[in-house]
Amino acid sequence: MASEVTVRLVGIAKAFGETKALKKCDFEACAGEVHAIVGENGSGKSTMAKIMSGVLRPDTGEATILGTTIKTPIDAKTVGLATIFQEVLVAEEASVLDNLYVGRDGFFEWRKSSGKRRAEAQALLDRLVGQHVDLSRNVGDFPLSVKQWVVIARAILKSPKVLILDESSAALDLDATVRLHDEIDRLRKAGATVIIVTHRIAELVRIADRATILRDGVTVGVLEKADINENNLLAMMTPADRKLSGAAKDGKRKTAENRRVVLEVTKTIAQRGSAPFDFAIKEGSIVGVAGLDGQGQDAFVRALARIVAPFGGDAKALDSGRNELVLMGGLEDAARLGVVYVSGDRKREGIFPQQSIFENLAIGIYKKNLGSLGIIRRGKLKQMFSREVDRLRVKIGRPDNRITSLSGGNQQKILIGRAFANNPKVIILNDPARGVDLGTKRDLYRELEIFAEQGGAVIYLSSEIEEFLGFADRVDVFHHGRIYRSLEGDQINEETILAAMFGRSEADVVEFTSERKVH
Ligand SMILES: Nc1ncnc2c1ncn2[C@@H]1O[C@H](COP(=O)(O)OP(=O)(O)OP(=O)(O)O)[C@@H](O)[C@H]1O
Repeated sequence: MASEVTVRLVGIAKAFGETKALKKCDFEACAGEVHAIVGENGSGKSTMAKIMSGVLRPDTGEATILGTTIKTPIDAKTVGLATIFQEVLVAEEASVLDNLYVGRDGFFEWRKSSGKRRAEAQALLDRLVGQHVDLSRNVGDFPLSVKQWVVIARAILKSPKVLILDESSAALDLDATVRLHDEIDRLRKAGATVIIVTHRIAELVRIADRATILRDGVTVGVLEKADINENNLLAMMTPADRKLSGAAKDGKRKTAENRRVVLEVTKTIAQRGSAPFDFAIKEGSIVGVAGLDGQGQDAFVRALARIVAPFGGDAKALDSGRNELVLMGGLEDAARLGVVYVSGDRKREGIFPQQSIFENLAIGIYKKNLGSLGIIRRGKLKQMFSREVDRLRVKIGRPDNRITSLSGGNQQKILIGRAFANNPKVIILNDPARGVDLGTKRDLYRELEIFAEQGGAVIYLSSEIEEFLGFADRVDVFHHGRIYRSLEGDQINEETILAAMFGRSEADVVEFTSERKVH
């Protein structure tokens, strides 16, 4: 590539105690390019981003940005690097405007008049959020999605020469992702280097000019734009001795005749003020749940799992012993009837941060493994633990380490393992593949297909349309708080799902559909 190299990592190694997060990492990115860093969960991507940002010092090797060696966060800031980390860090009690300019007390910052800074911030934030945001209101008054945009806007307002986005789109819905991509494009055209860490294949294909692949802390290669596709990425990311699941999502799953309904709700109201609707799922089915942000689908699946109280309607689940549907009141009923929930928002409603990896996986099945004197059969739990860790290829150190010592994606795998370990009948997953690597996503679809083949039922909410294709038997699309369309068979394609998400009929084509298509 002819442009100037702006970011260079040479021979980087970094260990945390016994864990060698990076062993031999080399990396180069240029001005005016979007460069992706790709690798399995725990392969060292965030560690790399932290070294570039000066947050971590490498044990060996050197990181230079625009010719300057980076040793501290101040070095990185001075050369014009901004990083958006996964955590949403905002001061809830301060105004949006103050949050956008927090930490910007350098002399040059204040040369701009406050009027100009406000106007700049207003234009950017309105563009990102997709609607007008009152900058004088406290950040705490806004939903999480706006807080996330504040964090992103804060970095962009610095007009960075190098911008690092570490999984910043993981929680964004489709509409929001398109707006973020437009902004990334603007920066690239202005000559900035944009480095993205992502597991979203559609995102990589759409916006990355090049991709560097990490495997187990070692740089294994760089792909040019034309070669960035799922197969190439998987082949490079995955160690040769590890077998990937066969063609997952082949859509050929057979389902038994005379299947029983395992979960149903009638006259349910997903969002205050919206119309009631019914929902049912049978044994052996995989039902996808889709919708743009805030259309009620998230509240719906959480209410279905009894994580929150529903606004209306009764839920019934199959009691296998009695072979009839019985009322499912609260969480305890759900657990007894084998209805389990996996959240993609692991920090808010998933992990127990003070507990070990082992306890986080085994929680919930302790009771089932009590011996005659109430003593936990630890041997049995250990067996289950090893089985789930192997099955989902979780990269762990010692099982009694705290769960927070794991990389983000590996924490998510522990939550998925916990759901399977409970021997459920119905698994409700709320965007479970957030931050999970490509290979594991495939394995997860395969495991869920096997679960359905054996008679289980799967309800799978995703913010990525690609996840449903060749996988779900039905996709219920939410719009304005209710199921707007239930799509089956050939209707499960990108265009039709997208049209329904925008509240349009099948015949309508959504404007940016062709642009978003995976090439
Ligand atoms: N502060 C830390 N203490 C101990 N181990 C750590 C720490 N930070 C990272 N690690 C370990 O280093 C390895 C690399 O982690 P890193 O977060 O860089 O991976 P990643 O590729 O970003 O993963 P993911 O895709 O899941 O976010 C992992 O095994 C992780 O458990």
